[in-house]
Amino acid sequence: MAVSKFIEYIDDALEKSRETALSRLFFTYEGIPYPVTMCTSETFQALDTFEARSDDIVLASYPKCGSNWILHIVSELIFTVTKRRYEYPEFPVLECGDSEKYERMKQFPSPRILTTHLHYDRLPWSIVKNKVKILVIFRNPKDTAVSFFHFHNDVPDIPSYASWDEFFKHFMKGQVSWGSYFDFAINWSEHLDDENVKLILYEDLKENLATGIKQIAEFFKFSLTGEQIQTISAGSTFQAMREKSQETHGAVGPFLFRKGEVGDWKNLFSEAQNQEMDAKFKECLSGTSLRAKLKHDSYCQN
Ligand SMILES: Nc1ncnc2c1ncn2[C@@H]1O[C@H](COP(=O)(O)OS(=O)(=O)O)[C@@H](OP(=O)(O)O)[C@H]1O
Repeated sequence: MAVSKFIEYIDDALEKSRETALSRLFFTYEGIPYPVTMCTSETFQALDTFEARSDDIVLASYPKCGSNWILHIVSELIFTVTKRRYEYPEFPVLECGDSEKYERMKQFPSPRILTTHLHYDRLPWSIVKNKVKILVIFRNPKDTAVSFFHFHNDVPDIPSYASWDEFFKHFMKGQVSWGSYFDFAINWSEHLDDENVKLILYEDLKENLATGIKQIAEFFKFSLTGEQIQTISAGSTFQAMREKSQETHGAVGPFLFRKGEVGDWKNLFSEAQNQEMDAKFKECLSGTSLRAKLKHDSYCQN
């Protein structure tokens, strides 16, 4: 897979992270904190003019909810159908990189895969206007927070938090890259029943990968045999992706593909933190259809 640009971009961001203290890691754009190592306000301004195509593929998620997982699955689906490897001529996260990238992207062949951690309301208007298909992956907030913490504290070049307790406080206040999980969830919850939007749960994908891949294929109208789905499924397990992670993602690979489990939060959350997050979940999501869709009672309870 021609991912050298992809790895180059990640290595470059890590290089910048090495020289950046945690206190200087974020800048705020329209009220949301983003990492200075990956985003700039010039790029956000340029993003407003991004011209989406109706056959683009958008993969949306809050950080650490499985974005690289669905990116891999969708890339494999495209490869199986077209027999052409999806190249990564740019880092796939739409809002990351230099402000010229949208000009360069005009030359890329369809279908272009655009991943994003943005709120629905902050997507470029052309995505909404062209009814571009959007696959959104959600993961329970407790495992998401734990994954986020480990990423900061395990990757040598990324600024660490003093402790899990310290990170938890920041996560709950939304003072982390791409802001609050809960604001992201509230914002997307209104659009999950839109015709061009499909929700998939990390936990469901974990429980039955082949079924999830089949649903994704159907949503994007990729026609595959059962055998082809099984082949993609075998290459998309956590173990399979972790084994190849250095090849696909460079030095950060083994840290990114860390554990890949449901319920790891139980190893870090105190009872007080557990209750605090349950209360926040209830406060933010009880009025939304996402509350039931996230299967909170199955994945977030002891
Ligand atoms: N195939 C597969 N199966 C199960 N879990 C997987 C898989 N691929 C990625 N992951 C897990 O997803 C977590 C990383 O999420 P993201 O890819 O969204 O991270 S990022 O925001 O793009 O940095 C991270 O979660 P944790 O292991 O809990 O830290 C990855 O391990």
